[in-house]
Amino acid sequence: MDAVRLVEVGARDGLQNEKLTLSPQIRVQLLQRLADAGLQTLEAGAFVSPRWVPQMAGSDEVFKALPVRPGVTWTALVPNLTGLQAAIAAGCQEVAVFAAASEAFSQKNLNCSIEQSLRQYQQVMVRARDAGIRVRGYVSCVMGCPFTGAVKPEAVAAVSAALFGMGCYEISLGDTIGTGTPAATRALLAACRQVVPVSALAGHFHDTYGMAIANIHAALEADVRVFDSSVAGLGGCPYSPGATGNVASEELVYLLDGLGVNHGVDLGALIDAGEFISAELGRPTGSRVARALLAQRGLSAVH
Ligand SMILES: CC(C)(COP(=O)([O-])OP(=O)([O-])OC[C@H]1O[C@@H](n2cnc3c(N)ncnc32)[C@H](O)[C@@H]1OP(=O)([O-])[O-])[C@@H](O)C(=O)NCCC(=O)NCCSC(=O)C[C@@](C)(O)CC(=O)[O-]
Repeated sequence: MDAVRLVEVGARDGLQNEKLTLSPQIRVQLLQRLADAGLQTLEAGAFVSPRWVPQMAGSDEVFKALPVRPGVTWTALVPNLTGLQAAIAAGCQEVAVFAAASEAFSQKNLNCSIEQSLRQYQQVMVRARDAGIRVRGYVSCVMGCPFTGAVKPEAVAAVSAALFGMGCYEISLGDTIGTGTPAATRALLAACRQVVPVSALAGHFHDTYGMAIANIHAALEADVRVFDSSVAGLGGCPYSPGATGNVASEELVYLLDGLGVNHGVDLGALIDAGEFISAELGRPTGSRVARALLAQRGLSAVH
């Protein structure tokens, strides 16, 4: 099977939903540890309103402190031109825009309709192209909306096609509330690959119902080769009540190792980065793989 690229979203999607707001310095330390573990695409922050998501305040400081590392891309979320200008000023090289396949979620998350968000993103694309910045696109609520329930694959395909058509190089399909199953994942991908090449689709699965790894496996079988994940299973979404974190990066790496798929990440170093950030947050890791392997490390230290 072809290699898989991991997009590490713990420092953004993860930390944006933690009760404790961590300083830019701690966020930089986390990102450096994750890059040391071999991750090459890392979401480092979000240029969104600090009134809406206070945990991401200081993203400019994070970007300014991050060193240029060959092969590593630090990326940021931007909701509009204001966010893009701030990202450019902070030296950001790649950004992601985020739309939704549910009207209700778009209103709660962006304070505008899907169509209005897409119009704003057209402007973002033009400005980003002029500045030589690559843009990734997210679609939220691809398998369900926290406010209105089921979402049809066709609705997701329409928003994906719009973002891809305006120049996003990749479309990340977000199962924001984690209700997806492997069958729903297959149906979703069948609809989306009709309008976006599968090589430009990524999976972004929250693990609220414990289905994330099963959904990733279904997506791998459908030829998707890019997956988003959060170290220690950090995260959720501030506008998605009850949603838990993304699939833990440790679980994703363990799955890929088991399948013999190349990914370039050192599981031991990843677990250490997860331990670092869990200690900073004052809570245990959300990764079952990390818990199991840490317990084994403890045992081998005793023997
Ligand atoms: C889009 C807005 C700003 C609209 O929010 P709004 O209140 O409608 O904004 P506005 O245009 O009316 O402006 C109000 C104030 O916000 C300022 N403002 C305007 N834009 C910005 C900006 N970019 N950064 C900082 N400040 C900004 C603007 O300058 C103004 O300041 P004032 O004049 O009052 O002092 C707001 O709704 C927002 O920030 N939303 C972001 C919400 C968010 O970050 N959600 C989480 C990320 S999405 C996610 O997690 C899902 C994903 C991607 O992971 C995939 C999945 O799992 O589904």
